[in-house]
Amino acid sequence: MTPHLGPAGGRPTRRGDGAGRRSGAGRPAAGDRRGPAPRPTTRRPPVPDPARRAVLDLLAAVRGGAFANLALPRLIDRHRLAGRDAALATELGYGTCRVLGQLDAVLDACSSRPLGEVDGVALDALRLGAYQLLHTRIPPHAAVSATVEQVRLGERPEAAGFVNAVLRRVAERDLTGWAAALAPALDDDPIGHLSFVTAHPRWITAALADALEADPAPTTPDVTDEPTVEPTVEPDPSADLPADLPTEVPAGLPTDLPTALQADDVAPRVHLVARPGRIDRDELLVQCRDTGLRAQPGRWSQYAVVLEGGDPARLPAVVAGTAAVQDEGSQLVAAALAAVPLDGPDAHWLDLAAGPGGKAALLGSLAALRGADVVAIEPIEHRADLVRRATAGLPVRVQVADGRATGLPAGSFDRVLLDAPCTGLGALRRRPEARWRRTPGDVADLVALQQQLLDAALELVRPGGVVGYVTCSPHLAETVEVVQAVTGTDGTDGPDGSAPDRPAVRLLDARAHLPGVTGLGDGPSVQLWPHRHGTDAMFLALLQRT
Ligand SMILES: C[S@@+](CC[C@H](N)C(=O)[O-])C[C@H]1O[C@@H](n2cnc3c(N)ncnc32)[C@H](O)[C@@H]1O
Repeated sequence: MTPHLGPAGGRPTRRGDGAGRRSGAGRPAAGDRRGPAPRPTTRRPPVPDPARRAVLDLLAAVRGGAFANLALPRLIDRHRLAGRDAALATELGYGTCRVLGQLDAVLDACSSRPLGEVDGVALDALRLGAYQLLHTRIPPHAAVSATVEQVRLGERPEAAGFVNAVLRRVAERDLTGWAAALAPALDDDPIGHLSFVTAHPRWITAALADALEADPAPTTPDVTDEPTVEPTVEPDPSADLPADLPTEVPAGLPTDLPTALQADDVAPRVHLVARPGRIDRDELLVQCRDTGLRAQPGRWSQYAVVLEGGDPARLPAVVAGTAAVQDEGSQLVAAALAAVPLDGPDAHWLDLAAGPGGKAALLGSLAALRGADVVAIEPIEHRADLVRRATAGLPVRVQVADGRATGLPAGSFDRVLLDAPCTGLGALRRRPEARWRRTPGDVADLVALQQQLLDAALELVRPGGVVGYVTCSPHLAETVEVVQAVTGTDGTDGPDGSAPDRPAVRLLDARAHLPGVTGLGDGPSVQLWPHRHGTDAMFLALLQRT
């Protein structure tokens, strides 16, 4: 648990988390006021407000370690929210979680006590109030009074005065004013500045900058490579830029770094996979239409359907398991592994880190069409159960094991997918609080595991067979550097040898197996991006054992 999510677990970091205080900043100057300060709260009886109550319960649950995307639907049910209330709780709940570090920096500047000493109930209310003040169009007096009323109705009513006083200070500036006061100057410290205005921890901003620099945006679109299907309905990430997002990026930084950061705040569309051999994509589109769901073909994956809204669980194909929710990027990398032409047998495939089973099910569908089978490894029993459910009816055998010690014979698989455990920095848009919970220390631990699992994958594939190394993270330490460490290739030079004492491999050009996908870098590995492709930031390297 990071200081940002802990109840009283230490003062939130400032500069180090992109939420720095500039010297001389803190108390707003008179000229910074953005309008009348909110009126003091009245003493009329507090009005129940189930949407904000649900958000406060969510923030408490997240402080306790819950995942917001799992906790909120349950709270919406428990508080019997529907329609506008459910939408308000979702916006305030997810929004607050996404920008926690930024809110904490502002609150810290406004509080008479260090935030680390403020109890959890008051802290949650402060964060909710500050979010409304800085990130919504809710009038300041309404944002403050509605939040303070919930404190008065809750288990710590005595905190209402403190919460009211701090929020009134927050309301003295808008987000632009607070950025001017607290964020490092763009020219002095562009990473720190962008971290504050886009509400990312500094280490994540720096990691994305490194990854984008290694995979620069193509300057001239390759029109001949345009996909034949209509583009998806992905929202334009530049349509709703944070107040202080610079239009000019300082020299030396990737030009699309601000939009890459901003894309983490855009809720993704639901992508469905029409599992090959089980349902045709056109048939799935017809089902969507018949069920009242607006949908269109995905932009990149031949199996993808993109929903414009609505509940995919209503679709008969999803109920039957012939279709499922799956990001287009996940579809692309699994399909790319299956598309590599192989000399020799092609009957046994392995998914070495399979839970919850999305890619195992796509591989299983493709394997069934080709008379092949799949072994799916997952060490966590309940996740192995999810794989069993996802792959029911497919030629997939699930085995509960650590991928580093499966007991399976060396060289016995023709294709191996290693969709490795990773930081998930490529799917921050799906997990509102994740950016504040992950730490740089997680990267080091995961990289060690990723390397060991990739070693195991290369042992298990036969000479001539292929391993797909996948992460849902663009962090270079988890992507090209893992490939480099394990194989002795650097992921950019194309085919070469392997590290001593390890099976010889050559890196294949993964781009060749994502036909029609534009906006890819120089290869041979592939990095997808939410802001370029509308997918999660999946990484794929294809390693052929020689
Ligand atoms: C990124 S997820 C895989 C997602 C999956 N491919 C899908 O599409 O649904 C990584 C999985 O690796 C599992 N895992 C963690 N440690 C592992 C290990 N030592 N060996 C094998 N799998 C492991 C995790 O439990 C998790 O289910």
